[in-house]
Amino acid sequence: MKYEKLEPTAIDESLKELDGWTLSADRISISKTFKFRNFVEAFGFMTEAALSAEKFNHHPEWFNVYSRVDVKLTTHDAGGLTDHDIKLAKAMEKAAARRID
Ligand SMILES: C[C@H](O)[C@H](O)[C@H]1CNC2=NC(N)=NC(=O)C2=N1
Repeated sequence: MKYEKLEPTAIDESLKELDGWTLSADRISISKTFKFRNFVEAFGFMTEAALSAEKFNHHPEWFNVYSRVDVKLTTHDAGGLTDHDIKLAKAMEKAAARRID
């Protein structure tokens, strides 16, 4: 996939395919907080998501405290949102769905 920024309408369309992500005011990133039963479940999610990130060569900005993982996705090389962010968001949702949010 190319590193071209998504058009505003494409961003809105893509967000409809995602669950629970918030678009930043400047529209260059999307964020979501994932909540798990405990630290081990949160870290298992991060491990699975990290493998997807490596496979996609597209990496999250994230913060973890105990059972919570705050995630922010943007494409640094494009200075905004691209298909890579949507793809990684979907992979993260799948990884989270395997564990209780
Ligand atoms: C050199 C390496 O391929 C690039 O830095 C990749 C790595 N992962 C990345 N992740 C994200 N989120 N944005 C990028 O632009 C990006 N670029």
